[in-house]
Amino acid sequence: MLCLLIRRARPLVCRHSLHGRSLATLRSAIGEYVALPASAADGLRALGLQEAAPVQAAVWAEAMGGKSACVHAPTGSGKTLAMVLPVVASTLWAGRGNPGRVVVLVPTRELVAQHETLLNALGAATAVVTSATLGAPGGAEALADAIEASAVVLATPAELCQVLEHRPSLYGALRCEALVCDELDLLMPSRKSNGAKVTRWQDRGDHPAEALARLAAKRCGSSLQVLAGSATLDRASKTKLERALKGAPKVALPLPVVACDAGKNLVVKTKRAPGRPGNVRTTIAPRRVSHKSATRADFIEGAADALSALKPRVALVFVCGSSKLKVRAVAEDLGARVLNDALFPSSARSRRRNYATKSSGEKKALEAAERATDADKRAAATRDAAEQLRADVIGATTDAPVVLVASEDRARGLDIAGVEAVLILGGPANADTFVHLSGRVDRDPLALASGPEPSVVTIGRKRDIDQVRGWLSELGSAPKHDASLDRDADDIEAGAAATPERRVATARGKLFGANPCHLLHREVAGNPMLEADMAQRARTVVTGLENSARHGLRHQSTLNVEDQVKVLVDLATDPASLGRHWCGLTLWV
Ligand SMILES: Nc1ncnc2c1ncn2[C@@H]1O[C@H](COP(=O)(O)OP(=O)(O)OP(=O)(O)O)[C@@H](O)[C@H]1O
Repeated sequence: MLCLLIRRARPLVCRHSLHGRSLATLRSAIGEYVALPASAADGLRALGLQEAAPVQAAVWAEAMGGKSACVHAPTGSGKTLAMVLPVVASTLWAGRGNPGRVVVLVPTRELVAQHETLLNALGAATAVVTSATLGAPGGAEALADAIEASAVVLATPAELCQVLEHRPSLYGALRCEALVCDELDLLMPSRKSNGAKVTRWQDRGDHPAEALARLAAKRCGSSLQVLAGSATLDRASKTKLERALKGAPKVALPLPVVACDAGKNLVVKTKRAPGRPGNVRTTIAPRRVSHKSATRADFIEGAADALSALKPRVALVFVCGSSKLKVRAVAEDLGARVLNDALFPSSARSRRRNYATKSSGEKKALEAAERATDADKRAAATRDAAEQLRADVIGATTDAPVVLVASEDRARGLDIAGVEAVLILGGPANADTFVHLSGRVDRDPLALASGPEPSVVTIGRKRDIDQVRGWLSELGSAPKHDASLDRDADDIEAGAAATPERRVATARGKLFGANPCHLLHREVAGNPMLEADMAQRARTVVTGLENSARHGLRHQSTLNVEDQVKVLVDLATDPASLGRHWCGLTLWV
């Protein structure tokens, strides 16, 4: 608590001022910036939101009067509240609470859940449109009714397009006055859509979010307020949004950008989305995070080592596509849980995929159980599981940690409090993905530089690590070297190069009939990259079991050619040695 008070008391270091106010005073009650109804203030307080984070104060100063803007700030800086509060204030609290006044578009179900919590706290009646609600009893019909009766529509774009197609009269009913696009670069990516054409509003190659923005611009009332944001905002997405908004009343184009830097203390207003230094186009991964790397051929072994070295209470393990690993297999090997199972009901497709691995008896039983459970019950079970996850995370200790495994595309917007370490297995798809993966830690926008440094560890092949290092140096932060984790190929080569005499001695020994077991012993003992227990295990393998040929010859320093061949064959075909090779641990041979 004391630590919390000290943290909160730290003044902001500022370089700019905002509307004549020093940024040092920005950290004050939310109600100072926004006139909150009492129930909304209570709702926010219940969520632990009382003071304005820098990005929130900056956005509210810009957008409270109904102006549009793009928000560009690091992950975990509080963009969600920054964008939602002004639109609710300028529409619903201003007394214009007609149905469909506010449309909030987000790309993932996880973000839907976060926005829903926030909107509920603010007391805004919300219709939620996602693949889960679309698949629930009543489907599109029930959702169309809910949209007509609610002031706010919170949706994933493709699903909202489907509901609009189902009931075309909604095109008229949706006279939206405010549009929020969270994670704009994912909603309107720079590449063209190759998905199905889902609405008649959607031109070929448009993404559903573009179609909906165009619809909002055409069908809005006398004014429209647009707030869009991302930690990895880029020009192409911003331009797409602006093109869709052309002609919308009271939307000044180009949209101004309210940006907040990685130190979370610099607030600036610019005209354009940031450029791209190299292939990195972001505001950046939080600065407090300590980045580490480990070059390991066996990702699971690397992850287990990292977990035992860091001892986090709560850890997220992200499996990248390049690792070719399956999320479920990784979770099983690490004794961890699959994140998706804990948060969302799995889709019918993924359930069928999971059944495919079972025996036919088990498969039939599971399918029968699924038929007997309706969608409502499944949703209730998922809510319970999410509650349970929250409780487990709160109760986690270093001895009983919570480790969750997910694929790299699940990182966007994921907000789990108290994550102390993120492990990335394999090379992330691109710099943006890396930023979002590492942004799952350090997610308290008011804790500027306090508390222990959270860790992000990338475990991959040399080329993956090199790429991550390149991104980090472009982002202005170098990965910290941690000798306990780093098994970098450079170091291995350097270690080997440092002992040329040993190499020559080994070659000479081979030529002059030295016992291969002894030579291997020496290699293991002289390898600086092997930890003590690993070296011990390796030595046991070298000596062999009692019934092996090499065990009987282990005391002879030189052998005749016949015995030499016998020992070499014995070593090469030893199951333990083969197993080690299979796992990729070839460091010592
Ligand atoms: N003013 C505040 N005071 C305390 N906590 C806050 C405040 N604003 C946001 N938070 C908390 O900070 C965390 C991160 O906020 P949020 O999800 O809005 O970040 P974000 O910038 O949208 O991140 P991302 O880019 O990863 O989606 C959340 O748990 C949220 O509840």
